Amino acid sequence: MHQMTLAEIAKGLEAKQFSAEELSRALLARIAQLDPQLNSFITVTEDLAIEQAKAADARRAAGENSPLLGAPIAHKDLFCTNGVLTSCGSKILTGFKAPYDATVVEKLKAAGTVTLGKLNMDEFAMGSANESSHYGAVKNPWDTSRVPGGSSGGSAAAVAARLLPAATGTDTGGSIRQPAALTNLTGIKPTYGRVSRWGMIAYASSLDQGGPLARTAEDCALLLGAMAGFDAKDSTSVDQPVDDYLAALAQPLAGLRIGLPKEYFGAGLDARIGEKVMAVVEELKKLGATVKDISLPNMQHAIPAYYVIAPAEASSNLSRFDGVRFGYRCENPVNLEDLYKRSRGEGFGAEVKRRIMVGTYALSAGYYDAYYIKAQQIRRLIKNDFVAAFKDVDVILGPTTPNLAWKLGEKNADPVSAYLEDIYTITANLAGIPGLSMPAGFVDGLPVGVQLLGNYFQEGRLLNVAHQYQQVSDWHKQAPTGF
Ligand SMILES: NC(=O)C[C@H](N)C(=O)O
Repeated sequence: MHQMTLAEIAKGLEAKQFSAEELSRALLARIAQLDPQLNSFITVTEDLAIEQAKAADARRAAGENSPLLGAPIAHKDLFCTNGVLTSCGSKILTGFKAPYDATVVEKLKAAGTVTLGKLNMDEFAMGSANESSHYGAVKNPWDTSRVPGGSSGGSAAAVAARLLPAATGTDTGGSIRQPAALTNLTGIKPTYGRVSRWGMIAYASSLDQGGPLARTAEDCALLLGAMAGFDAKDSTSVDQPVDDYLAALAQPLAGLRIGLPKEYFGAGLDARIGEKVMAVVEELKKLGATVKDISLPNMQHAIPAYYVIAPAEASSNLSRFDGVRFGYRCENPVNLEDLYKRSRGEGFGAEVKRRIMVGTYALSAGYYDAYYIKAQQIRRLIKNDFVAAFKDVDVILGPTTPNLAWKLGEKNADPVSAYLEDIYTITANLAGIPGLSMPAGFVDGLPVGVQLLGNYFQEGRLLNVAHQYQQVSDWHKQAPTGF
C-alpha cells in the first residue's frame, strides 16, 4: 500500500479496495518501524490521524468522492496545527501548541486529508541540509550517511522513503525544490502570493511560500489545487482564481519553448548532473519542445542579495520569540533583560543566531543603504532578467542543485559552502516566480533533480511539463533500497 501515489490512493478508496483507516494504520506502522533510521518526524499524530481517517471513511460512505478524501499527508513543522506541537525545529518553541490551524492546514483538512504528523526541518527553515534542527538531523533514505537537503528535509525524507505519499513544505530560497532534488521527488514552489502564508511561522516574509512535495507531478497538482487560493488573512495573498492544475497536466508539449540559461551550466556544477539535465532536455525535444540558449546575467549576485534580505527579515520576524508569551523560557531570570537574553540565547541554535546577527547588522543605521537597499536593487535586476527571458521562452530549465547530496556534517564548518548550494533556486524566490524540481536520474546511486522555472502564475505549465516527462521516464518511480 505504501508504494501508492495520491492519485492511486484516490482510485483505491473510491473502488473500496481499502479504507482510509486501514491505509493510515499501515502507514503509521511503517513510520514506527522505519523512521528511527531517518528522524523525519518530530511528532506523529496517531490519534488525530485515526479520527480523521474514520471521518473520511464516513464521508465516502455517505456518497462524497473528492480525490483527497482520506489521503494521508503530514505537515512541515512550521505550519501551525491546532492543539498539536508546532516547533519550527527550534528549542525556543518547546511545548508550543498552536491555538489555530494555518490556512494551508485548514484547506487540506477541509479537502479530507488525514494528518499523520509534523515533519522535521531546519530550525526556522534556515538551512539546506536539515542539520540545524533542535530535534536532530534528518537522514537521506538514498544513503543514510548523507543529508536529505533542507529546510523541508523531513518532508522529503519521509515521502522518498514511502512513509507517506506526499507532504507540505515551504520554500524561501529552495527549501522545497532542493530537498526534492536530493531525494528523487517532485516539488513545487508556487508564485509568491499563490498559497496563503497565514499560520506559517515566518522566516523571510517576502520570500516564503508553501507548496507540496510528492513523488509525481500529478500528486503535486492535486495538492497544490487544494492549498492555493486567496486568503484575506494574508495581505500578500493574491486575489486571482486558481487554475485547474489537474486539467493542465494533459496538454501536449508540442511548441513548448525551453530556455537554457548559460549561467546554470557554468563553473560549480557537477558535470555529471549537467549531463543528466541535458538528457531530460533531449527527451522534452522528442515531445515537441524547442530549445533556446538564454542568459540571466544577474544570477551571480543572487546569493549575496538573498543572504542580506532573508536574514534582515528574519531578524525582525524572530524578535517575537522573547520567552514571555510562548515557548521556551530560561530558568529563574533575575530581571526582564536577563529573561530576554537567556531565553533567546539558550533557545536559538547557532545558525539562527548567525542570521539574526547578520540581519540586525545589515539593517542598522549606517549600513542600511550599503547592504539592504543594494540587495533590494539587485533583487529588481534579477526579476527584470526573468521578465525579459519569459518574452522568448515558456519555461527555463536547468539543474536544481550544483551537487549531489553531501555527507552529514560535511559542510558544517563552512556555512557559506552550504549557502552556495542554493545558487540555482533562490533567484525564483527573489523574483517571486514559480519553480519546480523533478527527478532526472541518478549519479553514483544518488538522485539528481532538474528545475523548471515559469512566469508568474504558470504553475500549471510547470506541472504539465513535469507530468509529460514523467509519462516517458521512470526515475520518479525508483525507491531507495530498504524502504
Ligand atoms: N529556507 C530555504 O528556502 C533554504 C535556504 N537554504 C535558507 O537557508 O534560507
